[in-house]
Amino acid sequence: MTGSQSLLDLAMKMPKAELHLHIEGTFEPEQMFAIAQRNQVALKYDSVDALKAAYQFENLQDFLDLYYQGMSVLLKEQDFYDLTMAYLKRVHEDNVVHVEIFFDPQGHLSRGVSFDTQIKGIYGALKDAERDLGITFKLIMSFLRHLDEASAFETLKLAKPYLDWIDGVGLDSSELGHPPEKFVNVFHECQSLGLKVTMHAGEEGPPEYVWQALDDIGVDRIDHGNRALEDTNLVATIKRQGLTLTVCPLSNLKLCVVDTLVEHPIRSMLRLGLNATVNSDDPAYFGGYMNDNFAALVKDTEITKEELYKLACNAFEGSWLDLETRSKHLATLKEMFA
Ligand SMILES: Nc1ncnc2[nH]cnc12
Ligand SMILES: [Zn+2]
Repeated sequence: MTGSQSLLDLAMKMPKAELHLHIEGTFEPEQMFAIAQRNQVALKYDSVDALKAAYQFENLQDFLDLYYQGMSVLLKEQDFYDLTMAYLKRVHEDNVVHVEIFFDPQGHLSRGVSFDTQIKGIYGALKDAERDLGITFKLIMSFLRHLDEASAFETLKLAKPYLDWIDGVGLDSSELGHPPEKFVNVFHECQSLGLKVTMHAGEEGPPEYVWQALDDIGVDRIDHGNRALEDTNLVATIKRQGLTLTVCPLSNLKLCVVDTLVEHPIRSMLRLGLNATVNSDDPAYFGGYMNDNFAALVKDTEITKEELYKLACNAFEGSWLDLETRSKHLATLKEMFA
């Protein structure tokens, strides 16, 4: 076995936590067509192959246009259950033992699908997979940043009966032109309700947006954060605060945030002392789940065993898991990498 083969083997087998995953981004074309047919909804594409051929993106917005179209076939609780369960079964194969997943309520409310329908389906699958597959979870409700703050507040109101099921809130969708400061009030309200906060920042947006996430909102975690590296003071602040970055290598490649994985900043982040993690973001659209992301890093970069270990540990340390469960997974990782 060569060095990179054994590293790959270790990467595939190690226990993993996924902290940046949009459940609507796990909608595989085959399942999308099946649910569309079940619900008698027409898709814009006439075959799975035609849909897959459309997955060529030049930027985030190109992707989002297809992402919102794709999710439009989700109508019933069973649809949300099936979507979530398919993802959980899939990542169980990748030795993912803990997930913290986003859902986009406004992307469904706008189509007349109630908050109850969405969350009952998603949460039901998470609970069943916890029992049957042993995958622990946290659920994150994400606000769409291209909409206004009033819409986020309305969504929060709908979520209030389900706060026991929701661990945190996020901010996603089109980043440029929609800075975190637009949502200061709603996030402060969420924090007062005891919810954790994470936020997409610095995926396409400038370092200023990451500063706002830190200073104006006081986030617990940052999703992506790539462009934070443009500002050395910002890097020092993220490091001092010990914030976790949920980085998404294949997503960045597919959305042209980077041209190749060799120039992906994840290893620089580690060298700078930042708590970077590996995540799949929207795996059905970006060509890979957790193990595909790790495999790509092993194959295309000179990632070391120490870096791999650090990435795996960072995910558990940056998770919102209880200390005992976290320590259990960290001990397993320590043993595997000894
Ligand atoms: N990578 C991403 N960035 C922003 N919003 C998203 N929604 C789903 N995936 C996203
Ligand atoms: Zn994302």
